[in-house]
Amino acid sequence: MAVCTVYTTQSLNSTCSISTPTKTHLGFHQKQVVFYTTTRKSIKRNNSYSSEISCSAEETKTVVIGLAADSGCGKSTFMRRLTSVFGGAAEPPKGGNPDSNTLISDTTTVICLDDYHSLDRTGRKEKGVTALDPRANDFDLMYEQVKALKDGIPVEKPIYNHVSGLLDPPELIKPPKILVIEGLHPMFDERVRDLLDFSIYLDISNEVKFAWKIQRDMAERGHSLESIKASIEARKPDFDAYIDPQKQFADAVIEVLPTQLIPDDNEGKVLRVRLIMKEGVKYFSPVYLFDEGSTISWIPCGRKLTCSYPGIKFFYGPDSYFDNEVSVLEMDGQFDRLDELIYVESHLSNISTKFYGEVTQQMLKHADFPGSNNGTGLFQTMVGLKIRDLYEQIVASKAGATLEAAKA
Ligand SMILES: Nc1ncnc2c1ncn2[C@@H]1O[C@H](COP(=O)(O)OP(=O)(O)OP(=O)(O)O)[C@@H](O)[C@H]1O
Ligand SMILES: O=C(CO)[C@H](O)[C@H](O)COP(=O)(O)O
Repeated sequence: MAVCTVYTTQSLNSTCSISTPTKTHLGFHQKQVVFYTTTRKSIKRNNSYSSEISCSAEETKTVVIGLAADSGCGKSTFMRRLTSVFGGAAEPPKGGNPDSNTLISDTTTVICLDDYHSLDRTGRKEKGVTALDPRANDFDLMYEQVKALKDGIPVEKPIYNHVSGLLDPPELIKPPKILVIEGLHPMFDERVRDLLDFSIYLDISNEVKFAWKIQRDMAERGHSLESIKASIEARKPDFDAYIDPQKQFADAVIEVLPTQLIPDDNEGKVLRVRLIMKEGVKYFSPVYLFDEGSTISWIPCGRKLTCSYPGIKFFYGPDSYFDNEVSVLEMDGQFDRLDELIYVESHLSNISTKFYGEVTQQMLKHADFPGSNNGTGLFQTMVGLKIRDLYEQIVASKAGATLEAAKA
């Protein structure tokens, strides 16, 4: 007997239909039954019903993830790693504005919060405010639109055009399974913050931010060293006032610091990366090394992990962060051979992989992304897997709750 599980009692939609006969099913009116199954099967349960069904998806609200960081701190790279965990390529809306900042894949839609700039480039210049200043952003609209998407309602979202510096006509955004809002202020406005199912802050230390900016803006965009320094300095007061404080609200923080393995290092190539994970967050159980809750220092270099100077050092332990209880996983140094990462992966627990070696596989798949040889890539990948797990748990719990409600 094939068993069909009923998860919701929402209206029958286009993705799900039931063929003859037209009797009631499990005590519900046929038109109010939606099945969570992808197969077309004959079902028989409680001797009450037998039918052919064809269903493709459960109805569930959009899960909303917030990713905060300053410009040039690796948000796009993180997004590429995250969407890859869900499979399929993320692309701008088809046939839309070529300068759209939105990326859509089967499961995720990533919107850039720069689209809620209320002042364009000229407007900011005239008023003497930076894009980081809340006065240059429309938080009412951000809240209304994120809420609408979370409630399953499409929105016409504005577009901030980074090429022209103008606000372009809006684009249609349909509610996805997972909505990622990335940018400067996903956790600034309390109303928007409360809509987030999970939040991440990329905390790049000034030294490292400077090194990355130089690498990108000098090498790839032809800016001078002086102009890069000036732009970082000009943004700093607003960054400190409006962006940085958001990290206290994040469920996970990826902190990127200069290495401690090389005394007085000022090259910024070898990094010490800390994954700070809040305890007690619903659907999120922090990753741990060897033994949950213990304090552990681990140098994995040797027979199973090739390490050239200055080596690799891991640390794991409990801590507190803005008065919150957290677990911290830290990696200082860089991998010589990415395929050997499996050795490290096998000593980590709670990593929410679907098969042995999935972290290593993801890292190898994107070996050309910035940070793939160090803790930035490793921890971004692990957070991506945790988000997939969180999403799956939310979907399962909503489905279960609806079933319970239907039974009552
Ligand atoms: N983990 C990393 N290791 C080394 N360099 C990195 C890393 N992540 C990002 N970078 C550098 O920073 C630059 C910006 O990265 P990315 O485009 O992902 O950031 P962003 O926050 O999306 O930037 P923006 O908001 O300006 O578009 C990259 O081109 C690269 O030079
Ligand atoms: O901090 C930023 C977020 O990416 C940008 O500086 C802000 O969006 C303004 O963009 P532009 O410099 O293209 O006018």
